[in-house]
Amino acid sequence: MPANETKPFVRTADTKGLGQRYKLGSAFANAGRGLAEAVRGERNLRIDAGFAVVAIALGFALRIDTASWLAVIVCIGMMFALETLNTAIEAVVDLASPGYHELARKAKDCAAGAALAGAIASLVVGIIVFAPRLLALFIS
Ligand SMILES: Nc1ncnc2c1ncn2[C@@H]1O[C@H](COP(=O)(O)OP(=O)(O)OP(=O)(O)O)[C@@H](O)[C@H]1O
Repeated sequence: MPANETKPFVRTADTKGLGQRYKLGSAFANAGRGLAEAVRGERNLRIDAGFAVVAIALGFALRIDTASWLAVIVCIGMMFALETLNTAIEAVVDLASPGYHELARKAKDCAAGAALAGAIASLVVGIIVFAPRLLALFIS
């Protein structure tokens, strides 16, 4: 369906305040659709997914401890959350400012910066968790 075609809202700002029930299942379905759309549309998210698969496989192969698993899982969740938020901000900016605007540039650059900060932290965690174990494997 083209983006500009009218589609009934699941919930509008008007109906929100009326105390109408919004099924938990619908909320999860909408959130899942958003995540799936972000993965489909964002190259960075697909790269993150690739790193996540490698990290999980390495975690099992190298039998990392519980604390390391927690760090890896938090990093994976953080990257998916940040990239999905980045996608959301890009969509809202494109809607609000299809033409060039300094504030639009700032919003998109900051959203991308947040994802970059998360990626750098995840890389450092990955090095701390996996590098010593991989080195020990190759040296022994
Ligand atoms: N409306 C706009 N006004 C000003 N600058 C913009 C605008 N849209 C995009 N830009 C600039 O172009 C850059 C890339 O924007 P684009 O929408 O293509 O994001 P993207 O390449 O999909 O980003 P990412 O790789 O983070 O997903 C932004 O970071 C911003 O600097």
